[in-house]
Amino acid sequence: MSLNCGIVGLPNVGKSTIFQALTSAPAEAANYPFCTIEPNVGIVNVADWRLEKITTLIKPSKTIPTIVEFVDIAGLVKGASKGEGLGNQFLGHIRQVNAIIHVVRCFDDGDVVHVHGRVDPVDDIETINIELALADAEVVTKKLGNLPKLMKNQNKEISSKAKAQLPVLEKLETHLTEGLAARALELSDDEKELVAELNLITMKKVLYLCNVDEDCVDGDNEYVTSVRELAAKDNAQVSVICGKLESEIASLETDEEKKEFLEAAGLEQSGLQTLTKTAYEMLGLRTYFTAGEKEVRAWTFKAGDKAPQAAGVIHTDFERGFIKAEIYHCDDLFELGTEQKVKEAGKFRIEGKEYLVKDGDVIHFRFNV
Ligand SMILES: Nc1ncnc2c1ncn2[C@@H]1O[C@H](COP(=O)(O)OP(=O)(O)OP(=O)(O)O)[C@@H](O)[C@H]1O
Ligand SMILES: [Mg+2]
Repeated sequence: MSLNCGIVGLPNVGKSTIFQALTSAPAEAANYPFCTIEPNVGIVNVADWRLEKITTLIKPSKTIPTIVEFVDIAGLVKGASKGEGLGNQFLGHIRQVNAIIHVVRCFDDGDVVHVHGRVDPVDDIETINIELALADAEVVTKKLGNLPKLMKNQNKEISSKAKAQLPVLEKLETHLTEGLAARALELSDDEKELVAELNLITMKKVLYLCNVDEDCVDGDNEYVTSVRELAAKDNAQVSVICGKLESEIASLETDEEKKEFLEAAGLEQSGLQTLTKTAYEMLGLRTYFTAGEKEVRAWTFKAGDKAPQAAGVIHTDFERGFIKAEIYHCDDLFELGTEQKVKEAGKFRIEGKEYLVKDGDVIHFRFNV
């Protein structure tokens, strides 16, 4: 499934540093603004203790985790929505991602250039958010300009949709022009559906990722506190990470070395695992498993998917020729120890086309093509 999270923010705040540590993909990170121009794409395995536990119980020849995609995007500056600093191009890259990780500089370091010459996370976030909102306002205004023609269209479906869109777009235009995010405007699900085609940047889910000093990873500094206050009003989530530390850990060769390093830094696990998990959840992704002697594997599906759609993740034939699914939950396996015992306990169920797949289901699909 190709849903992804874009890493955005002002220039030189640590986006590529974090991306690189996450994905081990090459991305140039350096102490100067606009180091990144073309987006870097990287795939990250999603760590899942359930997959490990199923593996220890079933002992397959191989285990395959599920993945999530990250895109490291160039820094935005004030005026980006007017084309400043290649703004249009970079905003286009952000419009294409499914959710946003907004990296915010929350570390003091006189050697690392800040484009505004001072560390001020709230001001930084607002600078970016205004540009994103103005870019969306432009899209909405353009659509509003096309509406009168669409409303007169011979095709009833087209004209009635345009009529329904009008009041929603007008509300959005006023809101966005004030520099406010679309996700902060109260809209019904139907209204959201009506404007989904516009793919508004500020409608996407956002995580403010505070990039802090090495000594602040286990407690908020005052910068982080100010970001949390803003996020509460802004319908966004907050996480904390130290990009510098994570890139040092990522550069170590063995797991043993990484563990020692983490312990020395007083951390339980790398912030990257948590970040990947958060990204996965922001994208509305869930996991089911297939388990056999040859292979135990985690698969990604979307919250709300029914059995045939979830089957389609493995292969389109599985969806097309779906007959039924044999399902139990991984918790049953953890409780009873073997699939045989799960069967004996009557926890193996046969489900049909209408079954809503649950996170943690272990599934064997029956299909016919
Ligand atoms: N937590 C941190 N503490 C101190 N320095 C950091 C931290 N995180 C990143 N840096 C440093 O900040 C500088 C900029 O990092 P990076 O190139 O990742 O930024 P960027 O946001 O990708 O920039 P650009 O927009 O130019 O692509 C690098 O020198 C990096 O080592
Ligand atoms: Mg960069």
